[in-house]
Amino acid sequence: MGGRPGHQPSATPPLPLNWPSHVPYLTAPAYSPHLTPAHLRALRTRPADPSDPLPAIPRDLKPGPCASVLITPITDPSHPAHGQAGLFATCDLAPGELILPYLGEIHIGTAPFGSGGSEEGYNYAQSDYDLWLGREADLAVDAARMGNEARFVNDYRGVPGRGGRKANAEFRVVWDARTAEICMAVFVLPAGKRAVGRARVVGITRGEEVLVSYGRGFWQGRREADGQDVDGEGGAS
Ligand SMILES: C[S@@+](CC[C@H](N)C(=O)[O-])C[C@H]1O[C@@H](n2cnc3c(N)ncnc32)[C@H](O)[C@@H]1O
Repeated sequence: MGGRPGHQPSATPPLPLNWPSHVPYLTAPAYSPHLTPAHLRALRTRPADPSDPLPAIPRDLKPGPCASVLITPITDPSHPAHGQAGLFATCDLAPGELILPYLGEIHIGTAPFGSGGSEEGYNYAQSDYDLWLGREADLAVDAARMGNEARFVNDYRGVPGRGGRKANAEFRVVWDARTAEICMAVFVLPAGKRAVGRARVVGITRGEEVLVSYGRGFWQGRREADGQDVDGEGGAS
């Protein structure tokens, strides 16, 4: 066999550190077999609104593990996702910077998801990793069963040591120039108008957890599923 010792030719891409072995790692989107030609057309049509253009993932963004983030087990018992994992910055990230695409299985957004109910024994509506790509197009992306590092982004609520700060990142729908499809991605939040000093150039500091807001609806749905009182505020924004 040729090649350098210890370097076996391999068809599988490298995995990010701490990637869970039971979840397939994606370097490109996966597609539900139930997507119709109309769904695929919508997915592959770049919305043309010059007043509100979609941000783009550049053609030269390399697929595979993202060097700016690290999947990290949460060992702090006071963290609300203790025992799970989160995504942490490995370098300072600039306000408004694209961190990475959110990859998963692109599927029909509303039940019965094109599959005639639960015949496959899987219900996207119960996934904690499911995001809308477009309500009008009825498209969503679910990273529960497969995905990339972005599936480990936690919500800021209750995370200790934030000093009153909320999310430092956000999900945004983008145009992926590599696939010529709409896609979800994680961005550093832009600097606020009143940002001064370092906050104008660094949105997320090296070692800090990347935290978004899942939105009030996510936590309300969670409390309903748990049979809790949904009239209470419960910290959702
Ligand atoms: C998209 S996953 C985030 C990654 C997850 N921590 C993991 O290790 O797979 C969403 C789940 O993370 C947990 N989570 C994220 N942010 C949280 C928060 N602020 N408080 C409590 N649980 C949180 C919840 O269990 C939620 O259902």
